[in-house]
Order: sequence, then C-alpha cells, then structure tokens
Amino acid sequence: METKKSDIEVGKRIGGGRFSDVYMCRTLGHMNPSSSEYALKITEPEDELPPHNVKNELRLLRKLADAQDREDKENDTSLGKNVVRLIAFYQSPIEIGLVFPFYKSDLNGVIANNTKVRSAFNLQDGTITRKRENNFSSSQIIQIFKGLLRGLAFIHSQGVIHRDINPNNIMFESPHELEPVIIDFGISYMNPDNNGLEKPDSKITDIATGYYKAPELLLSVKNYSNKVDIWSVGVILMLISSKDFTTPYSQDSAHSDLALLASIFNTFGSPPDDWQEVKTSRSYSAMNTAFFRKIRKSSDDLLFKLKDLPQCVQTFNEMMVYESSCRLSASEALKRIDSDRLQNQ
Ligand SMILES: Nc1ncnc2c1ncn2[C@@H]1O[C@H](COP(=O)(O)OP(=O)(O)OP(=O)(O)O)[C@@H](O)[C@H]1O
Repeated sequence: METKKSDIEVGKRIGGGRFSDVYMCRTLGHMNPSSSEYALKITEPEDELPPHNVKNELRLLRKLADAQDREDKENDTSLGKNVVRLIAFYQSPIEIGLVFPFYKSDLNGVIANNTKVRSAFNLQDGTITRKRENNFSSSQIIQIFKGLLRGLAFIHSQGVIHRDINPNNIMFESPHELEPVIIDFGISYMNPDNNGLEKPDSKITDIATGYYKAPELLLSVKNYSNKVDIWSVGVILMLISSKDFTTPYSQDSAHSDLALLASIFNTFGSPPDDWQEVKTSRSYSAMNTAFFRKIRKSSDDLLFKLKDLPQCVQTFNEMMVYESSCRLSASEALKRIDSDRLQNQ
C-alpha cells in the first residue's frame, strides 16, 4: 500500500481543510487500475494542531483498511463499504499523502440535488419569496440513515471514534447515488488511548463541527465515548428528514457552544436532573438554573418526513438521549430499523 509520490499524477485541487489540501489524482505504476480517478489528501504534520494528527489518521486508516480486506475475504455483509478505504499512501520528510477513491458529491450536494424550490407570490406587498422543499422520499432518507449507521457500526467495532460526523464528511459516488461513505479521520480517536496521544478519561473535547456536537462535549465531559458519533448522525437525520433541510437549532448555534446548548435544550427538552456524566461539570451546575424548563419537541416535527414510520422515530428518540451511556449504539439502531422492514416501504 505504501507508494512514492512520483507514482501519483496530481490534478486539480478539489477541497481541503485547515491543515490539508485534497486533489484529484491519477495513479501510475502498480496501483489498482480498475478506477482511474482518485483523491489525494496531502498534510504537513508540522503545521497541525491537536486534535488534528495525520500520522494518527494514517495508522487508523490502515487498521480500518485491514478490517475492510478481511470483510471482503469473508464475503461478509459489508459494513465497511460505508467507510472510505485507504488505497495507498506516501510519506516524505515534510508531508504525508493519502490516496482514496474519488467521490463526486458530499451530503450537501445530494441535498441540493433533492431540493425543490417553490416561488410564492405575496399579494400584500407584491414580493416573490422562494421556499426550499425537501424532495427526499422516506425510503431514500432511510437508505442514507442506514448507510451511516452501518459505517459507524464498522468504525466503532474497530475501537475508533470518528469525532467529526457532519455533511462535509459524508460522500457519495454521485448526487443521485444514495449510498453514503464516511470520510475524514483527521481528528479521530482510537481506543485505548489514541496511540498515546489522549488518555481515555481526558480526551480533547474541542471536536466535531457546529450543530453536530453532542451535548456532553459542550459541557467538557472528557471521558466521552463513541456515542458522540451517534448524536451527530441523529442531527443529520433531523436535517434530511425536515420539511426544508433545516434543523430546529438557531443560526448562532453553528458558531457558539452556548447557543448550541440552548438550542439542544429547546429541541430535546431540559436534561434530566440525574444526568450522571455531567454531575461534576462546573459549567453545568453553574448554568442549569439559568435555563427555563423546556419540553422536548414532538418527534413528528423533528422528523417531518418520517413521521409515519414509528419504529424509525422511536430509534431516533433512543439515539437522542442526554445520558450518552443510554444512547443506542449504531448496531442496536440498525437492528431496530431492519426489524421494521422499512426497506420495503
Ligand atoms: N475521497 C474524496 N473524494 C472527493 N472529495 C474528497 C475526498 N476526500 C476529501 N474530499 C474533499 O476534500 C474536503 C476535505 O477533506 P477532509 O475532510 O478529509 O480534510 P480535512 O483537512 O480534515 O478537512 P476539515 O478540516 O474541513 O475537516 C472534503 O470535505 C471533500 O470536499
């Protein structure tokens, strides 16, 4: 799997984050000839700040790729297909390059492709307003939801917490193909201590992106678990099941932890008095009384497009609970949905 940079023909830049650049690429030499388009993610370890760590990302991707190879050999009903597979990598004194299959769209692109825009004429002031409408069918939403749960079940079975599940890190072969693939393990955590970088009870809490952060992270719970990923998938489910591809959260919540916590309480109701994992959180005891008691919004509103699928709504309800040890795991959630034979609806 290790290769040389000279084996790779680098094309145009297609993306990147704070510490990396992603390019289209073609591979020369011995690499898999079945597909001609790949994505190459280049990171300079010297530039990175924790929790970003490309050396750790590489270690972790190699472990996942080994497990994906084993699944292939065993002809297992593959969970690994919903997780990006490392095809090759190179290391030089200044950079690490990771080669992946190329995906044409992320979840934002798929959402754009399934958005209907309606124009409404306002008789009173003569203006025209344009309204976005979610055009997904319930079975399409469930296909994406199940794919994400399968991907998480695979990642978690390997002792890995992704830590940044959000629409930018969910890719698809094309905007029309609804089998999701989870990418970007740049800030992921591998049990038991993230290769010596973070002890299990003092993990970095500045992880995940905006709306997709789990509530315990906002209260600085450092011994959190893979259930932070379950919460993120629940927020994604709210987004893709909404009337108009919005979440019930305030806009400020994307940038402010305090606003996000307020939005979470407004949406899922006030947390229970016996929320064990935040018992010792100083910020929680200081703020608890500062919030009015809130009632959990109806799941019919939160999952507008799935409201006629009670098993799915119930699964969501059991994923979105404050006490993270009580949240459903990915494999439990999958079993619940499969048992409802939703795929036939
Ligand atoms: N395999 C791929 N196929 C197509 N595009 C990709 C692929 N991998 C990454 N990208 C694009 O590059 C972007 C950045 O990739 P990635 O998230 O892995 O890097 P990052 O540095 O961790 O980014 P961030 O800091 O935003 O999390 C992705 O959001 C996506 O748009």
